[in-house]
Amino acid sequence: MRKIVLLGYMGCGKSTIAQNLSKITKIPFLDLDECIEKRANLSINEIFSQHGEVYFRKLEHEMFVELLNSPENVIIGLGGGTPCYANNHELLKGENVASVYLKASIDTLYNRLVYNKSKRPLIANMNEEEMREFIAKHLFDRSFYYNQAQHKVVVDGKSVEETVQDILGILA
Ligand SMILES: Nc1ncnc2c1ncn2[C@@H]1O[C@H](COP(=O)(O)OP(=O)(O)OP(=O)(O)O)[C@@H](O)[C@H]1O
Ligand SMILES: O=C(O)C1=C[C@@H](O)[C@@H](O)[C@H](O)C1
Ligand SMILES: [Mg+2]
Repeated sequence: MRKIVLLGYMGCGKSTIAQNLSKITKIPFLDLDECIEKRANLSINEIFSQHGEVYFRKLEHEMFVELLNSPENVIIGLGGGTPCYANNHELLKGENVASVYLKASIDTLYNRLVYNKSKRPLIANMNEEEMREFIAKHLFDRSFYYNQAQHKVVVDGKSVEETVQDILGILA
């Protein structure tokens, strides 16, 4: 069964876009971060603080494989780091997978994340200047993995609806 996988940096809009795409296509949406939280019965912040990032990455990989192997058609919104660990980027190329990188610029990401960082443990304790520099370097490091996606949609300056239409065009 077909899996539509949305990926990209924190704040690029994976969860927001996937929800809207799901409404239009009637294909159910699963957010990988939410699935992990339910399975662990802990928030992402709690998993990081109580068990550490390595443990989180292990859960993340296991849950991603489980969702890809499920028998239903589903839209999967990945976590920001999912493609960058445990060879998860190889899973973006699977036969029944349509993977879409939501590509956002540093400015777009910074503007979206600056007032919205508390639930994102990697940036929660940074000031504004540290955050901009972190995003720039981190995005550079991660781009190799994001670019393994089968498709790419630039989201800068686009409304949620416009990005959803771009994805529908790719999937048609
Ligand atoms: N055009 C847009 N497209 C998508 N999101 C937008 C747009 N404009 C503003 N936003 C806002 O940007 C934020 C995007 O966050 P969202 O949680 O969807 O990103 P994410 O990629 O799932 O992040 P994370 O990896 O941390 O889960 C939301 O608060 C959303 O309302
Ligand atoms: O970019 C990342 O590494 C992360 C993004 C979030 O979606 C969560 O998966 C977690 O906060 C880690
Ligand atoms: Mg999300």
